[in-house]
Amino acid sequence: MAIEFTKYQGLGNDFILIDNRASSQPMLTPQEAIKWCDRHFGIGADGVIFVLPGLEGTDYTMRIFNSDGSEPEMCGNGIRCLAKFIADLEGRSTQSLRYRIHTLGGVMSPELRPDGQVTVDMGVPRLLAKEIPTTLTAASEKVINQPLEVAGKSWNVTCVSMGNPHCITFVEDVAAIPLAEIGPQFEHHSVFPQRTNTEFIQVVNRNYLKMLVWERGAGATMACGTGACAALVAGVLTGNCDRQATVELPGGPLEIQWSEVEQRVYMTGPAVKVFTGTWY
Ligand SMILES: N[C@@H](CCC[C@H](N)C(=O)O)C(=O)O
Repeated sequence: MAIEFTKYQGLGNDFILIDNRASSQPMLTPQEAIKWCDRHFGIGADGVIFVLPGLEGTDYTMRIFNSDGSEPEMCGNGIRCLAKFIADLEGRSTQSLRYRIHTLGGVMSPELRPDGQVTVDMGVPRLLAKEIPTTLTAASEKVINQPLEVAGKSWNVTCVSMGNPHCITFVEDVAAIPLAEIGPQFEHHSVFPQRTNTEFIQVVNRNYLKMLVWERGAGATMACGTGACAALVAGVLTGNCDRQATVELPGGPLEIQWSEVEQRVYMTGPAVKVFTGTWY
C-alpha cells in the first residue's frame, strides 16, 4: 500500500502529516508510527499527526502519535503545522484563515496570519494536581514551587496542563542541565501517573525566557509549543515573568501570552513545509 505524507516543522519540532479526512480512525497504528519516525530506518520525526473529520461541530480533528507510539492529548507546534497542512489540502490562500480543531486536550483554534506566522488559542491552562495529573499534592490543589527529588537533587517544580502534562523548573543556566540524563527521570517519576513533559527555564528577564525541554514519548526536542505555554504560565504563578514573553528554544523563539481577563493562552510561531513523499 502507498501512503502520501507531508513533512512539516515548527522550530525544528518535526512531524509527518497525514490526510486522514476519509476516516475517523488514524490510518497508521502506533507501531507503524514508531517506524515512520525512526531517523535511521524511517522518515524521521518527533511525531505523526493525522487530520481527521471534525468532531462535535469542529472543522477538523487532530490526533498525534509521539515517536515512541504513545498518544498525547495535544501538541502546540504540531497544531500550527496542521493548520498550514489543512490550508494546503483545501487549496486556500493562507491569508487570515482560522480553524476550530478538536483534540484530546480540548478544542484549539489556530489562525494563519498574513505574515506567515500561526497564532493558536491554546485555551485555559489547568492547574489542579488531578488535572495534570500528579500525586505531588492533594488532588484539588495546585502544584506551585513544590520540591521534587530527582537524580539526588531537590528541584522546585510547578505543574501545568495545556491538555497534556508539564512539569516546569526554574534554573540558573539551561546550558548546565544534563538533559539526556535527568529528563527521563522526570518523565518516568512515580508522581506522574501518565508520565510528564519537563521544561527547564532560565529567566533572562520578565519578558524573555530560555527553555530546554524533555518531551514525554519523544525525548529532547528542538521545541515544544505546549511546553512554552506551560512555562509562561508557571513563570507568572511563581512571580518570575509577566503575562507576555518570548520563550527561546533550541529551535528558535515563540511568543506567548496569557490573557488576564479570559485566562486563555495564545502562542505565535512558524510552521514550515519541508517535503512531501510516499511511503510504500
Ligand atoms: N512537541 C509538542 C508536544 C507533543 C506531545 C508531548 N510529547 C506529550 O507527550 O505530551 C508541542 O509542541 O506541544
